[in-house]
Amino acid sequence: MRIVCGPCMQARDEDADYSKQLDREIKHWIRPYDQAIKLLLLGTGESGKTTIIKQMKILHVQGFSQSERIEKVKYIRHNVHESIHDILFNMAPLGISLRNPKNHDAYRFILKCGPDGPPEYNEEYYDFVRSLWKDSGVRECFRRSNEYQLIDSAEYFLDRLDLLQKSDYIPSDADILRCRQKTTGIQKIEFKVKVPKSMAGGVQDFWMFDVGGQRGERKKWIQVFEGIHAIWFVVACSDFDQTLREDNSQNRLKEALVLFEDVWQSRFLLTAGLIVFLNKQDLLERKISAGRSVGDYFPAYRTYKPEADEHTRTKLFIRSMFADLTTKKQARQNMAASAERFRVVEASRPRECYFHFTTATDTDNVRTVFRDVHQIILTHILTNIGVY
Ligand SMILES: Nc1nc2c(ncn2[C@@H]2O[C@H](COP(=O)(O)OP(=O)(O)OP(=O)(O)O)[C@@H](O)[C@H]2O)c(=O)[nH]1
Ligand SMILES: [Mg+2]
Repeated sequence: MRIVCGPCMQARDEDADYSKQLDREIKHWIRPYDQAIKLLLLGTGESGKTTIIKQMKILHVQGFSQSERIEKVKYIRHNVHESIHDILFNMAPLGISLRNPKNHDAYRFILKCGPDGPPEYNEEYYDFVRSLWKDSGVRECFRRSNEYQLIDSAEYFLDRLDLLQKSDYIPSDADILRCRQKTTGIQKIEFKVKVPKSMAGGVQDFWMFDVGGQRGERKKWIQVFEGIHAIWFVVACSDFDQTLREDNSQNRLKEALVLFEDVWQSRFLLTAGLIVFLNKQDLLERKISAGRSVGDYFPAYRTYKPEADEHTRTKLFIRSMFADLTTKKQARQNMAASAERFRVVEASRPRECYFHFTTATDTDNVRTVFRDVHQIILTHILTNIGVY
């Protein structure tokens, strides 16, 4: 009996020892990453990168202080002005006129202020804006805003003039998430997140970098590529019928596809995990319900097969366009010898790209997505260092 069982017991003891050793190794491997997992948000202008940073502040830091909220008031009021100004400015070029003749003074006043805003955001100013926003000519021009440049939060703020006008107005989280300020340069946020017990437990540091997405900003990106563990590539799916703010001859979604392919193939980012946030699902759904079709801009949609409602079909179609780029034969195979070491990694492990449908202004949605993504990033890091 002892003779038979001896080797088995020994094997079990060895298994247990090996398992303990593996646990220790995993913890050892994870520890350096506990100190800082570096994430980089990339994507075209207005795709929602900074909005995700704001959500991390709400979810994982202490949210916004009273003084930070007060600081935002001037930007929100400026968002009101740029919204109404840009709508009115585009009425004549689109051949749309005011329906209520009493609004002519207000119209002239707002345009005279120029894009920077009025000398003072006083009662008269808000009365003008309120009256114009009720004008059905102004609404018609607003509905055609894909034909010119208008911030996504125009309707949100113009619907809340009574609140924003108050002298003691303090922006809510929702207002701050909607506030639009273009990013220039590189910003960083640090936060800690609990690691699931199944993945070694403890607390982990994240450094998240935000960059500006407009063309002029992208040359700065390379400065933060070093040591990045995962890229979050943000796409505004509702952009399919809009052109770039910085180049009105280029479709925004086509620009996102070109940029994504550059990022996917960048030899500087080959070891970084890639997670695509197919963002602005709320706005996409609204556009589809209003009768817009991605097929008018991407004819391949007309023969796209899945049987589903239009919003589902559209979001799956957009995802398929990005996914197809990840399976395309890699241009980097022709790259110089300096890329040689990356190819070895690639050949031994096929590279994965993960997709999530998101609405970055919705905190619950971002909380859920972050949970999944955290798991993916940890697995990716462990895979890359050969633990899994
Ligand atoms: N409705 C809606 N609005 C969104 C969503 N994501 C972002 N926005 C809004 O879109 C606008 C642009 O978002 P930002 O986060 O500033 O975009 P960005 O990618 O940082 O833009 P750059 O700094 O120019 O690169 C803001 O007004 C956001 O509130 C979304 O999912 N739904
Ligand atoms: Mg930004």
